[in-house]
Amino acid sequence: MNILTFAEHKRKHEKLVMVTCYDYTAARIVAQADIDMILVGDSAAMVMHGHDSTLPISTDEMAMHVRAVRRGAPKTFIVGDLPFLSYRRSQSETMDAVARLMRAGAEAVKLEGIAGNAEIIRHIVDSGVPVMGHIGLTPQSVNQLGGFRVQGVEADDRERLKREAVACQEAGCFALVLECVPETLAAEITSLLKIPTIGIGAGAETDGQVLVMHDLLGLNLDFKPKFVRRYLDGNKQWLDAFNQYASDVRSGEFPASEERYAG
Ligand SMILES: Nc1nc(=O)c2c([nH]1)NC[C@@H]1CN(c3ccc(C(=O)N[C@@H](CCC(=O)O)C(=O)O)cc3)CN21
Ligand SMILES: CC(C)C(=O)C(=O)O
Ligand SMILES: [Mg+2]
Repeated sequence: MNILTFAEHKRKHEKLVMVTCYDYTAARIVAQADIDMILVGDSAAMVMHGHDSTLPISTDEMAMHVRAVRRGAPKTFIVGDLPFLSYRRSQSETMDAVARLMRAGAEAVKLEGIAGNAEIIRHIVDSGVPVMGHIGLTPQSVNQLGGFRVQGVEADDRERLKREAVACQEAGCFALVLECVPETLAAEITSLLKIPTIGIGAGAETDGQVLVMHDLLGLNLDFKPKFVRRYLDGNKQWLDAFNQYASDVRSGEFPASEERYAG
């Protein structure tokens, strides 16, 4: 998979499937699955490090996650999230962050929003690095948005998001994440654009979908926005395994004779 095959998928109306991933062991499993691309998301701040927003993660930490995922999924297309403010200071600091994610093994970077970012997107793309855009609910702006809430409900916001989507395409983005917007708006944007749209909480009409791995595995019982579908009862299955282990140790069932070294 590469940016040309993603565009082809849109033309052929074949859905693109993306999942987030942050570590080597999980990446090895994703690499065996029918998944088109991995996002090493800054949601790592929340699901891997326990913060309540994506703001605290650094470029170095993101690069560390990208390196681990790359080792586990050597052939999968990896998009690395540029963290909070890493692309807002100067061109030189932005390119340093881009370089660190690309050298860590990403094939593309993602950044949030278009306001004030068109020039830097153009520069990154002209430097040979594919950029994935991201509009709608942009979690790095959670404090400005007043919380994680659906975007593009009011008529003027819908119009603004349509203009932003076109601006992302014009700035050179190869694909665009639409997060937490009404399905009708996502459908309009998807037909407006030549580049593929990847939805999360954006309905069924986008060219692809992305979900956070821990959400689809049911590992976090506290987090259940409307758009999450749990494909595994992960919290229960992990918990049962830990409790079975504890009980087997206490009862002497573990280790069994074949789990011991003779000699
Ligand atoms: N684990 C995880 N999964 C994600 O999808 C995710 C993250 N973390 N961190 C970064 C952002 C934050 N996201 C979020 C966080 C909360 C809601 C949420 O609470 N939604 C509510 C209210 C929406 C509304 O009505 O305005 C919901 O019930 O869907 C949505 C997306 C999506 N992203
Ligand atoms: C939710 C997706 C699109 C993301 O940006 C992330 O996981 O960081
Ligand atoms: Mg992100």
